[in-house]
Amino acid sequence: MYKVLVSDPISDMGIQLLYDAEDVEVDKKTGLSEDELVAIIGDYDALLVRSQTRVTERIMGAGTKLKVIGRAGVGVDNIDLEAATGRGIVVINAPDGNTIATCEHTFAMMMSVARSIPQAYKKTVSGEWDRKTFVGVELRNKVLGILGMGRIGSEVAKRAKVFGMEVIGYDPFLTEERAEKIGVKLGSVNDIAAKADFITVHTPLTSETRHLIGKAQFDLMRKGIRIINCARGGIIDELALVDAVNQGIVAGAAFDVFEVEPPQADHPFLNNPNIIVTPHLGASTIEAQENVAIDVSEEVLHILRDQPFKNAVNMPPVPANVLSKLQPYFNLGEKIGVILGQIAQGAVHEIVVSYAGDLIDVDTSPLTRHIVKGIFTNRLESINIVNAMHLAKTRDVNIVVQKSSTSSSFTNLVTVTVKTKQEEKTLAGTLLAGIGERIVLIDQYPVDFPPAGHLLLVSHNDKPGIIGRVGTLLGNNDVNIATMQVGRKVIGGSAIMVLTIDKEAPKEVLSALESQSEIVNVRGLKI
Ligand SMILES: NC(=O)c1ccc[n+]([C@@H]2O[C@H](COP(=O)([O-])OP(=O)(O)OC[C@H]3O[C@@H](n4cnc5c(N)ncnc54)[C@H](O)[C@@H]3O)[C@@H](O)[C@H]2O)c1
Ligand SMILES: O=C(O)[C@H](O)COP(=O)(O)O
Repeated sequence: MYKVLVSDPISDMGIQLLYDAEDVEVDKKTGLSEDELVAIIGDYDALLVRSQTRVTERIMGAGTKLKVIGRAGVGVDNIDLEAATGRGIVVINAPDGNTIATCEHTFAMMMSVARSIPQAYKKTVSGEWDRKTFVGVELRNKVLGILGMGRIGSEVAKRAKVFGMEVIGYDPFLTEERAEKIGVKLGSVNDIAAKADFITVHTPLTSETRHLIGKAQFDLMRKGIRIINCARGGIIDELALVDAVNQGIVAGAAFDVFEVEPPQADHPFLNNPNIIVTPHLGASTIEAQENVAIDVSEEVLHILRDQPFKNAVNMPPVPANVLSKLQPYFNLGEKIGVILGQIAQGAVHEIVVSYAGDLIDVDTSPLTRHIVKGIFTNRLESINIVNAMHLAKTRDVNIVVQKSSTSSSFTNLVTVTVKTKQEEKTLAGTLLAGIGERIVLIDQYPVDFPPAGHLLLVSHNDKPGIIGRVGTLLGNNDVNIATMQVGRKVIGGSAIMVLTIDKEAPKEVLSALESQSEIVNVRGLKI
């Protein structure tokens, strides 16, 4: 039974999938402190959060069973991603479900700040009928600058066009073609600062976007500009904004997010008549909350059940077409790795992976992750496909990936060489239609066996009688041989024998085999 802890208010309707799953038990405990979470997290396989719970390294350290952290929303700045990756915990988010809600909230804020709706409401309900103070501005024919033209920024741009606004966008990853397609001109941050009547930000908060708009930009702005932030506190320098409002450069600002949430009672936004605020409500619609909770529940189930998933934040995304092509090879790659990890003696310093045939046209990095995971499976505790590359890197293992278009006798071939100080070991495997996984090369020896169960690899000199001696010795020790393969390059030269056996051969049996004349070494493997 998998245990899932929901530590923020997440839509019950959205996580119904988890409540309904027979192999999942859900606990909802919101508003816990870090200490309280540390005390209980050890029981859970998955943690579901929104933006309130700060998922720290300490919490993850105590979460010894934790396999996945699901963020029902976009921003993952409340989760220590590096710590999660290091511990092999998958972090997933729900990037699409709240796009429209946040875009619509941005528009609500833009219109509210254009027409002073919250201020007018406040006066009206207090009994004042003031029709002079609140003369607003129209959006039509105004210039809207959008910083961050991703999902939300693009939706805001579309709506702004319908309102008759001219849109200038800034996003280092936005191509001119795409900008043209959505009818947006491209400009730099400073261009936008100088030309815009309204600016809205829709980037994540990163070291590059922190204070993307600060004093230098406010100094460039035209008097009467209006500023909206429904992305993350800190993208706009809060103190510089207050100064710009007080100097009359900024006529109004609308903020849904703060550098520190919730803001202190004396925060300068809270008593400024030209700054309107909401308490991080961008994603707070019934629809968005259901969407993100459904998305995240589906992904959590996939991860807990070892099924493919798509929205991992701490792993590169794998497009569906690439996943469908590579997935059949994941097991093969991992088994090649597991065998190599057991036969290569010493500390690994380089792994060379070569892909040939069908595999050269796709991004094979997800498969490489499975191979690296396999190699270190019996060497490093809690390695998985999330932290495999990270752990290899922290151990100074150089990973080289090659692709070869030269035709071999196989339609696909994965060849892996593991290099240690002592030796180099190579294994190649393929997927044969209708047959399945086969190992077809060990070092320079052609072989053909399925990578499964207990194996014995016997390196020996190709001399008459050896196969019989090995068979007799194993038989005398009650080790039954299921299949046997011999690979050699030349008659009488060095050779390899691969035996699949029904149970693990005891150590004494391996030593007895190794002491036989013409046998160089014997390795027992479990796959
Ligand atoms: N207020 C809320 O409740 C709420 C709800 C949803 C999302 N958000 C915030 O909104 C942000 C945007 O969400 P999204 O779904 O559109 O994300 P997204 O990833 O689709 O878009 C972010 C865009 O920012 C761009 N970007 C990154 N660095 C940049 C930089 N230095 N300068 C300019 N652009 C840069 C990226 O290229 C990307 O196109 C999220 O990061 C999240 O923090 C807030
Ligand atoms: O990044 C997000 O998805 C938004 O900031 C929403 O956060 P919330 O789930 O805490 O409302």
